[in-house]
Amino acid sequence: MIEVNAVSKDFGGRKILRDLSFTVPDGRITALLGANGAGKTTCLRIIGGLLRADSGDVRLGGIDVGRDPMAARRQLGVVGDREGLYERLTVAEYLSLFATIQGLSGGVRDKALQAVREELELDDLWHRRTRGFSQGERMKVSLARAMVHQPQHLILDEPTRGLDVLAARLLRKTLLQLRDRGTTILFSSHVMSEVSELSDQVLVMSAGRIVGGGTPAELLAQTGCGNLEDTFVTLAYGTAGGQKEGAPAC
Ligand SMILES: Nc1ncnc2c1ncn2[C@@H]1O[C@H](COP(=O)(O)OP(=O)(O)OP(=O)(O)O)[C@@H](O)[C@H]1O
Repeated sequence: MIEVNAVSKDFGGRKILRDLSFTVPDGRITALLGANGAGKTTCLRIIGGLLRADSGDVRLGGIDVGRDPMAARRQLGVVGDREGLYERLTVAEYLSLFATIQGLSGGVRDKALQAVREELELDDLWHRRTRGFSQGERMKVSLARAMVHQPQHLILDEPTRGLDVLAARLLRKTLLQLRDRGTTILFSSHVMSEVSELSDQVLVMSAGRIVGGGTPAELLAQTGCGNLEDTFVTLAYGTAGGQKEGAPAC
């Protein structure tokens, strides 16, 4: 379970996250939605231990990310807004390095590497250096790095951006398989079809706060909208289909 408790973050005096609280349940896929600049990446970076909150705390499986970042990291895989590949290393070398950093060795590490190689169809890329990789290739390697130590929690920042149809489909299939194995998944997205297909729970952020949350069906019922896009627009912007603020949305 991922618990975000009263997290706030300012940048240069601007309030980006405002007393943000939510829970991501185990074995479920949760989508984090919000307009550009709502604070999704900032929130995911804080959960991933890449950025410190000004106040509040984040717990992964009960471990406080701020107090025990190393223990938290072992429970977490991150696919960030930058892939962070090492361009001189082959895919095999890169993934082996990260598996080792996560404490895997010997036969256990070999098995883990083989598993992500098969699962993400990496055969053709395995012995290539990552320099010059396409967006889809970079994303696959980044996802493999996040998954290789089989973490309980996986967070992904707009994981399908720039992916072609087949690569996006492989990613969705992988996330659903991981969910069915019990992984706790939180991802941000602007693509409503993918959110509908993947999500057990949706969280909507606006100006650094959660303004709506629940299953897609619960959100539709809450807003009275007929589809997820109108529901999102209603919650995130206060209107749907360009209606004036305050008007009944759907
Ligand atoms: N390091 C930083 N320094 C200053 N401002 C920042 C920094 N990181 C983010 N911001 C600002 O915080 C706000 C939220 O940014 P964030 O990237 O979290 O939004 P987002 O919801 O992920 O947006 P998008 O959908 O466009 O990716 C933006 O106004 C952004 O300019």
